[in-house]
Amino acid sequence: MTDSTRTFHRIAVVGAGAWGTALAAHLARKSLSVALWAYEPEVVETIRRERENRMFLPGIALPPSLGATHSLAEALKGAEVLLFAVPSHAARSVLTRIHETGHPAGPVISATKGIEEGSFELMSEVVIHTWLRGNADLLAVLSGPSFAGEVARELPTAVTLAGSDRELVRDLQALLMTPRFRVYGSSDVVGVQLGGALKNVIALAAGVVDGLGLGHNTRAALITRGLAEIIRLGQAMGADPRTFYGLSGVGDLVLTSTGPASRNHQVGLRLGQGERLTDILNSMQAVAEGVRTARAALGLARRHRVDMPIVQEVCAVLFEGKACDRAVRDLMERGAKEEVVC
Ligand SMILES: NC(=O)c1ccc[n+]([C@@H]2O[C@H](COP(=O)([O-])OP(=O)(O)OC[C@H]3O[C@@H](n4cnc5c(N)ncnc54)[C@H](O)[C@@H]3O)[C@@H](O)[C@H]2O)c1
Ligand SMILES: O=P(O)(O)OC[C@H](O)CO
Repeated sequence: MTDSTRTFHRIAVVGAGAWGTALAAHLARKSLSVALWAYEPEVVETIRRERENRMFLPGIALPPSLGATHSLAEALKGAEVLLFAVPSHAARSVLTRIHETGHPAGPVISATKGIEEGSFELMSEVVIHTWLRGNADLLAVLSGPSFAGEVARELPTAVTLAGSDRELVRDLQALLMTPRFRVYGSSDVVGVQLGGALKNVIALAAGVVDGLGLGHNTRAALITRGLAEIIRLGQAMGADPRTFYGLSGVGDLVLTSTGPASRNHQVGLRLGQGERLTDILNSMQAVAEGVRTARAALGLARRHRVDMPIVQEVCAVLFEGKACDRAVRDLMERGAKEEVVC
């Protein structure tokens, strides 16, 4: 490891939802030159005209050094780092378009928390197989308890950044860190991503429990047994089990399962209160990654022969119309067993 830290000056942030916008604002406040790519032209317009992303991060004044564009080539021009914050369902198509710009592959921070439907690939795999053409050392993944609105309001937040190249992780930590945004390094790329993706599924279940009015005992049990499921799958996929006790594991699981600001928790809450999934999703502009990730998680559980009863019940509620109270009862009436976490 060398002592000299590489510094970056120009960053492209791809994805102008709440999280991409909050991170772009965060970097721009550090006096970096930031170009934010938005999928919707109207988002670009309002950022340019009103210095606000009314659609996805209302109420946050965006710094003048934050530029917005609908052109990927323009966002990437001169960029030394790409920060990727597009929801998982659109990640592959946007990364393919990035590849087509001809911009040379360089350091990437993936801030997306999800697993690709169908392929069951983690976001790191999607990035590495598309834009990076196999060069895994250029990638770092960012995860941990971090509601976009709180980061945008500069409330103290701590997250984890994982990558296979320790020097790159160190350089990117320096890029991201401020006295209000603390970034811990890790080499567990799989564990950090699995924690960030799977907590969304458990947060959905926690919302259901709250929507049913089942109380704190139930929710604590769900979070704890949810963590056991996450660790089991993580171990089967080669993650370090200790990662799940950190910020990207239990930290984000607790935040999302108990924080009313969580979109995943909100979806679960409304399901538990009797609304239909399609009506809930049609009423939301924001993405609740846990819905798609639930299916992918179940696919991975089957592939790796791991028992994930909570994930299974979440899928039954989401996709088979199973009644929420019936799902809770079926979880509670499983046979007696030893409490094994990992
Ligand atoms: N919001 C948060 O607090 C937060 C925090 C940490 C991580 N994340 C993760 O960041 C990722 C992005 O979430 P978000 O909260 O910024 O989004 P969001 O829910 O606020 O907004 C939806 C985003 O999806 C984009 N989009 C929709 N369809 C698209 C398409 N076909 N192609 C490209 N883009 C499309 C929209 O432009 C918009 O940027 C997710 O994986 C999420 O889990 C979010
Ligand atoms: O609002 P959610 O449920 O997508 O969660 C946002 C972040 O992932 C919390 O760390």
